[in-house]
Amino acid sequence: MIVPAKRITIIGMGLIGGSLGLALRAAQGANIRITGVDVSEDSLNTARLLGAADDITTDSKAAVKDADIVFLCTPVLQAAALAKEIAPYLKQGAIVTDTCSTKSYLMQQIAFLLPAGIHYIPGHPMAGREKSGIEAADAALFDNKWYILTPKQTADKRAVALVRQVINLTGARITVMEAGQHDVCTALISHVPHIGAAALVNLLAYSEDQDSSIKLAGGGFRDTTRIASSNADMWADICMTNAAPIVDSLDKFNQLITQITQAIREGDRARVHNFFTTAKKRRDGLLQLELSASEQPLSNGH
Ligand SMILES: NC(=O)C1=CN([C@@H]2O[C@H](COP(=O)(O)OP(=O)(O)OC[C@H]3O[C@@H](n4cnc5c(N)ncnc54)[C@H](O)[C@@H]3O)[C@@H](O)[C@H]2O)C=CC1
Ligand SMILES: O=C(O)C(=O)Cc1ccc(O)cc1
Repeated sequence: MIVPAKRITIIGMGLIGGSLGLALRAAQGANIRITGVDVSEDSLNTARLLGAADDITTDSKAAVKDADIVFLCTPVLQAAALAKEIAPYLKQGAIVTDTCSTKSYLMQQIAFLLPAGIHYIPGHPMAGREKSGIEAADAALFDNKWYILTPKQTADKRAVALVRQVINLTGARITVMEAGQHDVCTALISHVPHIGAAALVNLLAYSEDQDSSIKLAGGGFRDTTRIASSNADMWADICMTNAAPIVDSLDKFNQLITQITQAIREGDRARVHNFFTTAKKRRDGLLQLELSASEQPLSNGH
């Protein structure tokens, strides 16, 4: 399908921005013109070499002047600052969207920045990896993954439809959610697991025999800590912009850790056994759900 958005500007040509550029290019060929923006000239040169952007520049203001759609693909706090910077340079009818991992904060920040006639349609691909930068970009990153949109109820319907059309080109599955619900869900299934993985790795610092511990670390340690290799800049911003849902989930996580600590300390095998049985049942059930999820819509019907 040929989309009516001809000029797309991607600000932040890293893992997500680069993957988006590659996916759109693969789907649309020469029908669209992609302008890539980044603070890193090396990243921009690589982006053009890979085919993720036609034009490249470090000047975000100039890059958005003719854009039909602008994707903000930087860490959250940078995206908020960029929205402010580019606002006066956007053309009438332009759409601003983003790929950031937290939504309520950005919506509050951006709501009053954009002039009338310019539409903000927030987005978040539930696709990624622990590597960052354009070198890790992949045209198939979004394939069959959820891509969440959190537009306000009052958002322009044609703008939402156009963003959907463009996202569809990446092979992602689109779902629409309220921003607060998005932030609570992602705190539980993404943000707290990333904090947990980082904590497990940092736990090694307490080891009296670090070298042997690291040497012995097997598949289990690798599996549970892969995402601890993620970008610190990005994760610091996520924690700063989704604090209440993250703290709420962390409090509950701490309760669970306290409970299992007590049970082990007291030698209560039945309680310890129950802790693992409950988790195994849930996890095995999740795998079953995942198998059928590719056929099922989310509970909100999207
Ligand atoms: N890494 C992941 O797995 C996922 C990340 N996200 C979100 O997408 C966004 C981008 O993440 P990644 O692509 O992983 O990060 P990344 O670190 O790979 O890329 C970010 C790019 O933005 C550039 N940048 C930073 N500040 C800038 C500025 N002021 N102006 C222009 N360029 C600037 C950086 O130089 C870098 O090339 C983040 O908000 C993140 O929360 C969403 C889904 C998955
Ligand atoms: O590497 C992984 O498995 C991830 O979970 C990547 C990821 C990171 C941040 C997001 O907002 C969404 C996905």
